[in-house]
Amino acid sequence: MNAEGKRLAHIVKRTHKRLRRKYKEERDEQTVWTEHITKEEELQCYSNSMVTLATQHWPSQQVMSRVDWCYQAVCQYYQGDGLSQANEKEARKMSHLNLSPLYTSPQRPSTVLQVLDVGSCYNPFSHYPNWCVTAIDLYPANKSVKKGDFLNITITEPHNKHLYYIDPEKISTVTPEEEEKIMGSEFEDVKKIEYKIVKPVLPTKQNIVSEIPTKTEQPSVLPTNPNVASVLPTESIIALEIPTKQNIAPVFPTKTEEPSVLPTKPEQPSELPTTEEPSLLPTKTEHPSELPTCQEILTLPGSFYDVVIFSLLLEYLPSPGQRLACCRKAYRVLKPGGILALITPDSKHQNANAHVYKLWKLSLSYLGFSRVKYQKCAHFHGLVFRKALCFEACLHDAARLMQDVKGVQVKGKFARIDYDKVKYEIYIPQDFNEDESDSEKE
Ligand SMILES: C[S@@+](CC[C@H](N)C(=O)[O-])C[C@H]1O[C@@H](n2cnc3c(N)ncnc32)[C@H](O)[C@@H]1O
Repeated sequence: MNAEGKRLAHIVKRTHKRLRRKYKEERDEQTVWTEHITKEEELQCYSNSMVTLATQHWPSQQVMSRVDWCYQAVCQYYQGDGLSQANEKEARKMSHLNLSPLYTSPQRPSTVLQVLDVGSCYNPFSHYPNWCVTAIDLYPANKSVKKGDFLNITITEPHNKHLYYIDPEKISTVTPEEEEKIMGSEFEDVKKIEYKIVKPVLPTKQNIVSEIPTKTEQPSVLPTNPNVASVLPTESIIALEIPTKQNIAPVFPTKTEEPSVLPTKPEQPSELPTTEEPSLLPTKTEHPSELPTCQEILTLPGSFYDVVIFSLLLEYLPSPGQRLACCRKAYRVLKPGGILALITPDSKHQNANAHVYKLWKLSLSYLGFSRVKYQKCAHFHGLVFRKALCFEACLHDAARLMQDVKGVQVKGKFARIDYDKVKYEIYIPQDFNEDESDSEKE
């Protein structure tokens, strides 16, 4: 990389490093984050540096870029045999453990893929055909990206959602506000509740029908085993109502089609269901006559996306708890069987930080994800996790992994990992060896 590239990379890494240092000093992730996201100048400088670095300095030197890797991994899952293999593997696991699914096996989406790119910066995935990308960032580098803080975005759940993974004797049905509190950053509460598989009452035909506005034929997919947590039929309804690339195009313009100004909310196609679209707000409304240059996204629909992408996102977040909170949000916006593609920078050899990524698998299993792909490329690790159909099977995996990890002789530099916290946090190598680390090279 030339001197200019190195300078830009330094700006990016310096931002991450400062945030981590502040968090280590202050231990209050909320305050550190709130302060950070109000520093417009710093965010702008980061955004400009990142887009120039990624578009003008990285591609020339990389064998396989992180963007290509994600695209290929998603194609392999949805167009290749990844989805059917994952379905079969999970079915075998459930049969072995004598468990039943919470959700029916997903089919290949027949329309465009709904993709959520979090921390998108400049929308590097916008040009792929048949992808309808919702790109969000703290500080968008162009107008096709919506402004939004994923940590603070509200997820609108499909109605009649139950928190099936919380002990029902303590919390059986929760309102979205309560769920936000439980699933938010208050890890103490979650710890006290403890993850337990619960057996909520299977919805009766009556209550299902009354809660579903249309398409009452859906309940046919409900499992018959009364010990199994309910399949929530709204998931299937959402799948049937996915907007097509055509009707959504004005809201999510591609690079070439990008209009000079983004349409405001009333211009959205009427067929988009209001509860299932990201809610948008103009950022600067002081001058109503001027159209906003960028829109702010405040809510995202639950169980809506086929793919969520975190490309170089988690390293930005200073605390291990915030990283897990993002993964938990990804779980909530994904359809059952949908995938979370993670790219994390690391130019070291494959095993240098292997222990850390083993812990990712563990933490994500506790959230209900199962890993479908892992690859170490020259400058990054690429990981794909899927929102599993059977939550309990993931907990079995997690318990097994926890035993493995506890037995491992941990290297000195990772000695500070507190295993009791692993399921509530996501570590990165820089959490342990900040000064010596150069793993963020790309
Ligand atoms: C290293 S850049 C990655 C950009 C792009 N994904 C790529 O692969 O080139 C990380 C981006 O994540 C964004 N980001 C960090 N935390 C975020 C959050 N909570 N919500 C939305 N965006 C976030 C930052 O603003 C930054 O643009």
